[in-house]
Amino acid sequence: MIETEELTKRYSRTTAVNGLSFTVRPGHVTGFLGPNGAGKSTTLRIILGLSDPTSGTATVGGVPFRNRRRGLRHVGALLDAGDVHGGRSAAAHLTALARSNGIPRRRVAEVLEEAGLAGVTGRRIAGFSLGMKQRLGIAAALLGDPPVLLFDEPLNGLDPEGVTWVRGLFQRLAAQGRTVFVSSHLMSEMENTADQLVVIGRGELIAAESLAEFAARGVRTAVAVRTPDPAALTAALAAEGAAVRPDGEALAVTGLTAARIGELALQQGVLLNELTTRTSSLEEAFMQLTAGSAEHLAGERR
Ligand SMILES: Nc1ncnc2c1ncn2[C@@H]1O[C@H](COP(=O)(O)OP(=O)(O)OP(=O)(O)O)[C@@H](O)[C@H]1O
Repeated sequence: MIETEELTKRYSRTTAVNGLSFTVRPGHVTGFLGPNGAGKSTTLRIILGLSDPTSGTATVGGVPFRNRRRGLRHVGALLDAGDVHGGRSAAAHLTALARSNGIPRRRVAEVLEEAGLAGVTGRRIAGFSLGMKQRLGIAAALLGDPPVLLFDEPLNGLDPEGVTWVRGLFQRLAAQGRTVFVSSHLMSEMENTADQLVVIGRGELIAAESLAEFAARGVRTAVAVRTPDPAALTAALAAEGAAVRPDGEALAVTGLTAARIGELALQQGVLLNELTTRTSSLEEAFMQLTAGSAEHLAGERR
């Protein structure tokens, strides 16, 4: 279990994280989602004890992680796949990590196999693609067989086969009762990866709930209608209390079912070329809830 309580991190001119409280539970893959600059990496670094909060607390299993000896046995993390010594081989890199964390050496071969790197154990990391480095970073996170795992943008650079592998791995780790916390700035990446979400924007909590609950926030059913006589149809629909707005060449109608719109059109003698019910997606819920919180839209220093 990971818990943050009123976590705040200020840099000289920027508040990266602002009063953030959330809980990440074992047995789930929890997506940590927010637009660029939302404060995800900063939060992960504080959870891992790599950075101190300005105020508030972050604990793993009830204890600040910094206080743990032999850290990799408690928490496995992938923060920056490029942050490895390029001159070493994959096996040498993991062996050094195992030694400094009191982890049996046999784990090196096991995690290299699990990460699909068994064929390249002796190759220098400098020659690895970004996807291979991501796999190596994931192997390192698994090395200590930890109950808690954190991954910062782990799908970056992976090909479709790699993405499928990572998703399966995360689900297996969660099914074993581990806490799996995965950051991304893309809802589309989380949709088939996580079952719980912590969503932040501008360093503040926007939502902490299941994917299904989050999706339900964005469900707005609109009906797309195409007609050669939009003015007459708009008047008839508005008279019944519907909200009508132009949407390209169509009208987007909310507040009436497609069936009722069809009836009204018939009564008015208005021809319809299209009548389609559209339900908004998870991606739309994310865009709506984080609108304005993307860093490039902020326009001002926090
Ligand atoms: N060491 C630092 N000094 C000053 N400002 C920082 C520092 N680290 C992060 N920031 C700022 O804090 C804010 C949050 O950054 P952070 O990297 O945590 O966001 P993020 O959600 O991980 O973004 P991304 O998806 O782009 O990686 C940003 O405005 C960033 O510029």
